[in-house]
Amino acid sequence: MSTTDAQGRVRSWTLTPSKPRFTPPPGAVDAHCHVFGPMAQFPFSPKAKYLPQDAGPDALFALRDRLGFARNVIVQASCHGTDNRATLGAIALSNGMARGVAVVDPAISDAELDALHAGGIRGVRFNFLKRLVDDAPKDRFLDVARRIERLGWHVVVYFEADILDEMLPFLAAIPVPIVIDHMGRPDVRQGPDGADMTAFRKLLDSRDDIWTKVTCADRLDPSGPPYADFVRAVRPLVEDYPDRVLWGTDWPHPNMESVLPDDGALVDTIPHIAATAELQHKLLVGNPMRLYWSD
Ligand SMILES: O=C(O)/C=C(\CC(=O)C(=O)O)C(=O)O
Repeated sequence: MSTTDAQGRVRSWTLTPSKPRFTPPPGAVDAHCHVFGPMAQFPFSPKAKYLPQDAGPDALFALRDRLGFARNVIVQASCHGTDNRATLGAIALSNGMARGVAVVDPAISDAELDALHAGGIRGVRFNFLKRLVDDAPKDRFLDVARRIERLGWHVVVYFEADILDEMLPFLAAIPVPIVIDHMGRPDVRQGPDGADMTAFRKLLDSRDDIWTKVTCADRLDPSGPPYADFVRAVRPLVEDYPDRVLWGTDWPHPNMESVLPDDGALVDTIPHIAATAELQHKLLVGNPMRLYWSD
């Protein structure tokens, strides 16, 4: 269960997950995680839909070491709006072992984009979850996508399965590589050949530069560890698209209210969705390094 402090700030994570049985390969990247604050230094957005307790870089890097990972990709969380200073601050403290994905105001200047690049940002995130953001202007997002092409960046898109159809023209118009968060949140209980996974595979087949994060067993599979439905639905995806998948913890698990995810148990799903050393290396090292540390 999440807990709430006297200021109404929520905590939905643990600093002491179980030690995973699975040992990630050397150089493994946690390619989806966030930092919150510290609020005194990096205040949350006035438009934030949740107010978390501090989960700063020290805690993130301690988790990384505890789980046996080497690097992080820090994704700007909606509670920080378009102020990327918390993400940039964490990257700056990582000794080159973190890179990031920003959320930007579409009116951002080219000089500001250059500054984000210098700070370790390699992509922008477009969030379409109504419970997290007030608006998601597709035309302005497309303009941003065109403007980041020169930097060699990609876009990360977050939406849920019920709007996949209406997302298709927008996704087709994006001129840079696309990473879909959490596979567009399919209902994994439908299995690997269910309607959600079938529609998602169709999207992956429409372009060879659409990647996805095979993440968030904790959000997608209410049955809990060992996340049998998630494993059954996701393993064939990893096998069929081995060069376009990424994995991450999603720590500090924003908005997980009823269950406090155990990051050790999440890491232990990896050998079940990527059963060979070769698939594990692509998922955890080769693919994220290609996308985030190609320079
Ligand atoms: O961490 C995630 O990927 C998922 C989130 C939070 C989020 O995306 C955000 O705050 O920007 C969610 O479903 O609440």
